[in-house]
Amino acid sequence: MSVPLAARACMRLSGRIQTSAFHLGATTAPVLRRIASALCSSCNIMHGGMFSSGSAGNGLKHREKSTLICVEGNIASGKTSCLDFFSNTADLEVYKEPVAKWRNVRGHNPLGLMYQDPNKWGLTLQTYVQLTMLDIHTKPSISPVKMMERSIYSAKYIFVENLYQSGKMPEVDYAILTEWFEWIVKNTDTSVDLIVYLQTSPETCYQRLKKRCREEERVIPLEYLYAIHNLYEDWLVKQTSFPVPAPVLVIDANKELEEMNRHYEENRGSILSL
Ligand SMILES: Nc1ncnc2c1ncn2[C@@H]1O[C@H](COP(=O)(O)OP(=O)(O)O)[C@@H](O)[C@H]1O
Ligand SMILES: Nc1ccn([C@H]2C[C@H](O)[C@@H](COP(=O)(O)O)O2)c(=O)n1
Repeated sequence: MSVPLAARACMRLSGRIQTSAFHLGATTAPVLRRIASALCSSCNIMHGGMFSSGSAGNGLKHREKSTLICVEGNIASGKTSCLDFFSNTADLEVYKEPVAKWRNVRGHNPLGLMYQDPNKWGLTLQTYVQLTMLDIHTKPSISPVKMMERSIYSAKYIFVENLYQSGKMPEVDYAILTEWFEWIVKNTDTSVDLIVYLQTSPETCYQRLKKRCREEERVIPLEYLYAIHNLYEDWLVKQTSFPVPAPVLVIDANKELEEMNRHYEENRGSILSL
């Protein structure tokens, strides 16, 4: 019998919580409890709880909000390639990072400006990144599963944090972005169900960055990729810096593209929360 993807997502998700195949930290426990309490043990379909719900016509309330998977990782770690791999999957919507918008907003290039002068333009870029990320998080979904590249969380906990910690963002700019971020997270639905972290060495990213040759990124030194890498590791692996909004699946992404694609195919179920 064919089981709808959303229902299968519920079943596998519930199994995964029990088997705990993730790097889980104390901060994820409340999220897991909320997911677990939203699962109906008899029909394995998501009901109410943390999710918005509606009637499925059979008297049961089914989850309306899709499962959200965020693919995280350093610059040029292979996130877009990962999304490309899954882009033809039925019942899955894929949202790449809107880098084109960051490079051209009404004729301006905030990404380029930020790399030229981060002290001056860091706030400008990150305000816009936050808006575009919020837009993707809150986009109504027509599929049961939605996959997006990065998230509003990594924008704040990795990139804004890096600018601030490296002394390239004035305290007042950091305070304003923090106020915005906290308001958004409190007043809108930016919930995430699974984080897929593509773990790479900074050296691997540096090679891929050079190969990709994005004009604005020519100025990026290896040290910058180390800083981003360390922030990611503290957040998602050690789980010592900021709250982790969802369970984390860590994938070694240092391997060549063919091998990565093979890995994605073989682990399709766990990556897509099926
Ligand atoms: N596993 C891999 N092995 C070798 N090259 C890769 C791999 N994954 C991606 N690339 C290449 O590295 C560059 C950056 O990859 P991309 O998917 O755009 O990374 P991201 O979206 O994380 O910035 C691209 O040129 C891409 O073709
Ligand atoms: N909050 C963010 C998010 C991304 N960037 C930069 C980093 C890269 O130069 C570019 C796109 O990232 P990629 O998808 O290639 O990892 O945008 C940023 O500065 N702030």
